[in-house]
Parts: sequence; structure tokens; C-alpha cells
Amino acid sequence: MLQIDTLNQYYGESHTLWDLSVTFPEGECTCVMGRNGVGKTTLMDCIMGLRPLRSGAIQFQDHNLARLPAERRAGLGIGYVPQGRQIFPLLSVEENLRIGLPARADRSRHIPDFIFELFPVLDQMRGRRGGDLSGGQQQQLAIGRALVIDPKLLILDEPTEGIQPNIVHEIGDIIRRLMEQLGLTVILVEQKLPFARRVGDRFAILDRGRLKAEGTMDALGDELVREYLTV
Ligand SMILES: Nc1ncnc2c1ncn2[C@@H]1O[C@H](COP(=O)(O)OP(=O)(O)OP(=O)(O)O)[C@@H](O)[C@H]1O
Repeated sequence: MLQIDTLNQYYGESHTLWDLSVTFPEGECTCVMGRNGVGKTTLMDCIMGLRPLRSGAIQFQDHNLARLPAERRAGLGIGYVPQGRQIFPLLSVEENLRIGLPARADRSRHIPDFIFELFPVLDQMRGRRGGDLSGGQQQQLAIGRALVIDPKLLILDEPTEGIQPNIVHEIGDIIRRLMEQLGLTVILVEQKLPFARRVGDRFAILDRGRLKAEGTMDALGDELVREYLTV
């Protein structure tokens, strides 16, 4: 589905991602893990075209994303829920959802009904300002906004950050439901180990900009956790 090949990225003179190669298989949820500052968000931003690469390829189906401008990538069917959610606080829930629409490949101006079926709270709060929603509701709004393009691949960057435990559980259920009902492939940047184990099929661990391990979730043993994940 998505394959990253020998990717290098710099912030100015600072080499941040080093010869990174990693595969995200179709129909699976891969958790990208690692301590703070290892390059997880930078990698997601590179996939979306929000950061320039120095070298490398990002193969998504038949396209090398590295050659495409950022605005073309969402249209290929990649939805992004960025870190911190980035809801527009003064716009209504409906307006926040509409922001995703221009990237739809079919140019439809209609918010797909399944989004309100998945997240009834967004239907109930359509006219409310984004900033009036709770953290968990804002996260549902951010996921809903990423889904308005009918993506095939959904990227979520730490969706559980700063969210109450019962809502965290609900977000995990929603991700699995999206995969089952819509056949989505998911890339989940996640630092909470129990959540990653519950939701993910696979893991990829980064450390100081390099891939250190990847595999199925049952292969994420204590040694890897100690070496790369515990603080
Ligand atoms: N805009 C920027 N300019 C310069 N350096 C940056 C910039 N953004 C991130 N960095 C640096 O790049 C490295 C990787 O950061 P990144 O945010 O990708 O890590 P992360 O693994 O997502 O961390 P976190 O878990 O804290 O979100 C860090 O050393 C960070 O300080």
C-alpha cells in the first residue's frame, strides 16, 4: 500500500530521518513508535508533502508521492489527522468538516453521511463552534474531517494525546471499525503501548531518525520496549 524507500530528511543542516525504509501493508494498522523527538511526526509530514525530502521515494499504489505536490496527495486518497488535531476553533463543526471537501477526487460538495453515522455527536453539534467541543469530540471531528475525502489510507498522529481514558478506548474502537467497514489501511503514530497493542496489527520503531525494528505486534517483545520505548 505505502512503501518508503531510503528516505532522508533535513531541517536546515540537521539530518533528521536517515536512510529510512519501511512498508505499510494494505488493510493493516501499523503503529509508528518511538520516544519523543525521534522523527515520527516528521515522517508523517514527509508522506503528506508538508516537509521536503532530501532523497528517497514514497510509493503509494502506482504513484511516487515524493514527486507530487502536497495538494495532489490527499486527492489520491490519503487522509491525515495531524498531531494536536488542528481544529479551527471559531468555525462550526460543519465548516470544519467542509474544509476537507475540496481535496475530494470527485469534487463533491457533500459531507458523506457515513461520517455522521460513525460520529453521532458531530451531527448533534453541527452548528457549534469547534472550540466549544471537548478534547474527545474534537478528535472525532479531526478524524471526520480526514474521512470526508473517502480515503484509502488514514494517518493519525497521536490521536489519544491529552484525551480521557474512556474516550481513548472509544477512539481505538472507531479505528478498528473504520478498517473493518471501509477497508482502510491505517498508520498510527502512538506512544501508549497498551493502546498500540490493542489497535495495531504491526509496529515500526524509530530511534534518532532511523528504523530500528518492524514486524507484527506479537513480535514487540520486552527487550524492544525497554530499549526503544520506555522513558
Ligand atoms: N520545524 C522544525 N525545525 C527544526 N527541527 C525540527 C522541527 N520539527 C522537528 N524538529 C526536530 O526534528 C526531530 C524530530 O521531531 P519530530 O517532531 O518529528 O519527532 P516525534 O518523534 O514526532 O516527537 P514527538 O513524539 O515529541 O511528537 C526532533 O529533534 C525535533 O526537535
